[in-house]
Formats: sequence, structure tokens, C-alpha cells
Amino acid sequence: MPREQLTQCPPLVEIEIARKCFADPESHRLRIVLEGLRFALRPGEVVAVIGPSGCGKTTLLQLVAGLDEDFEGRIAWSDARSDQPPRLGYVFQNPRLLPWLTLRKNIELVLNERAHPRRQVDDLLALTGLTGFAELHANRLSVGMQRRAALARAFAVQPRLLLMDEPFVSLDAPTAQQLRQLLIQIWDHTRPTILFVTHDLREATMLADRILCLSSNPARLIAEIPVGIPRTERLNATATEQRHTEIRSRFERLYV
Ligand SMILES: Nc1ncnc2c1ncn2[C@@H]1O[C@H](COP(=O)(O)OP(=O)(O)OP(=O)(O)O)[C@@H](O)[C@H]1O
Repeated sequence: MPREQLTQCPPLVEIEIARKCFADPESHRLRIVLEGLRFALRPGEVVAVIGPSGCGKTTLLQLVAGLDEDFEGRIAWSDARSDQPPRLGYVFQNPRLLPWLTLRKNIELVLNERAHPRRQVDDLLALTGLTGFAELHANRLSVGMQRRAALARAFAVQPRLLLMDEPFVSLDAPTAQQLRQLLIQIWDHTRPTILFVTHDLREATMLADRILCLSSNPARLIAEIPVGIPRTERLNATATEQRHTEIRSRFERLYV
């Protein structure tokens, strides 16, 4: 969807985190991790979160997912009848497959039993290039394959919101790039909203419509950078590289 249309859609969710604290493990004193964060996500929008190590990016995803409800503020979903999140997919930093189950079983686990898991799983395996590995146990898969499987599992629930925490970290550069391209392709099938954490500005430029930049602790939103590359140009390395260079110079000024 072109960006102009995106900004006209009502938000899927409005996020206001006045304050999120954790007790310091040694002194037990409360430490503010996130403060005064306010932003919205629109349907089909892809938004990257970038910030210094340890500033609270994973914590932010956990609050949005409803995995941690201990904060001051509100997460308001567009469906006003419910304060529950819509169907969520979550790709964790570590793929978190169950090693004693086959790849197929790992994906079937998240599916509704009344659905037709076999066909659905086969489609996802084909989409993620894992056909032929379905009956292997998860611990027999390479790290790259496990990350593909984590993407397949997240898309299996047909999420309206997909949260991803550094989904391609610790992969070699060609595999990571392959998976980014794969993500763009599978996003195109169902077009969920995506909020993802990354340390890689080039990755954020390639995938996101908008980049949210957080400060160090307590993390505040210090900039929101529109990327502005049309979806059809995402796989065009020249367009991405040029925009990355422009964004990087702004980024370097932000984090001096
Ligand atoms: N359950 C917890 N109890 C206490 N402190 C915590 C807890 N979880 C996270 N923290 C602290 O909150 C801060 C933010 O952690 P978080 O993992 O969200 O940062 P991050 O930006 O995702 O880090 P990284 O970029 O290194 O992955 C860190 O200082 C971390 O030690």
C-alpha cells in the first residue's frame, strides 16, 4: 500500500507507555527503562525499532504483545470491544523451536486443530523453502533453516500484527539477506502490520516504512524517520542503498 494511503488508515493499535520500570537485580531499586513512548501502528505498516543495546527494545515488544502488563500507560487496539491484542505472531531472537518435535509438528502446534494443518503447513514450508525438511527434528536444522521455520510458524497463525525481535541476527550476510527477501515476499501474501527490532540500519531501511529511534535508558522516542521506498522497490538494492546512505547521516547525528 502506498505510504500516503497508509497514513490515512485508522491505527491498528495506539501505544502509550508513560513509564516501564524494572527492579535492579542488585540494589532492588526501581529503574525506569521506557518513558514517554507514544506511537501508533497502522494496518499493513512495517515499522522498525532501533536503539542502543539494552535500552528496552525487547521490553517494548513484550508490552505490545501483552506478555508483560506491568507498566504505566495503555495499549489501545482498534477493535474497541476488546482490550486484547488481535492475532499476533512473534519471532523471538532465538527461534525457540522444540528440538524433540519435527519441523512440521513445530508449526502445527500453533494451528487451530479444526483447520487443515497438513495443507497449510505444506504451503508455508514451500513458501519458506523448507519443503523436504518437514519430518526432520528441529535440532537437525541449520540455524538459517530454524529462522525460516520461525518465520513459517509466525505466519501460520495469519497474524494481524507480527512482532519480530532481531529475527536475522547471527546469520551470515547472504543467508540474512535471503531471509529479508523471503519476509518481503511472504508479507505480500497477507500484509500484516509488522513491528520489528533491529540493530541494522540497512535492514531497517530495506524492510520498514518508518524507523523509530530510541534513546538510551530511560528509552524515549528521539526520532521517527520515514523510509519512503515503495514496496515494489524493496528488492532493488540500488534504491535501498541510496536511501540507507541518507538515513545513516541523520542517524549518526542522532547518536553522537
Ligand atoms: N525481567 C527483568 N528484570 C529486570 N531487568 C530487566 C528485565 N528484563 C530486562 N531488564 C533490563 O531492562 C533493560 C532493557 O532490556 P531489553 O532486553 O528490553 O533491552 P534491548 O534494547 O532489547 O537490549 P539488546 O539490544 O541488547 O537486545 C536492560 O537493562 C535489562 O537488563
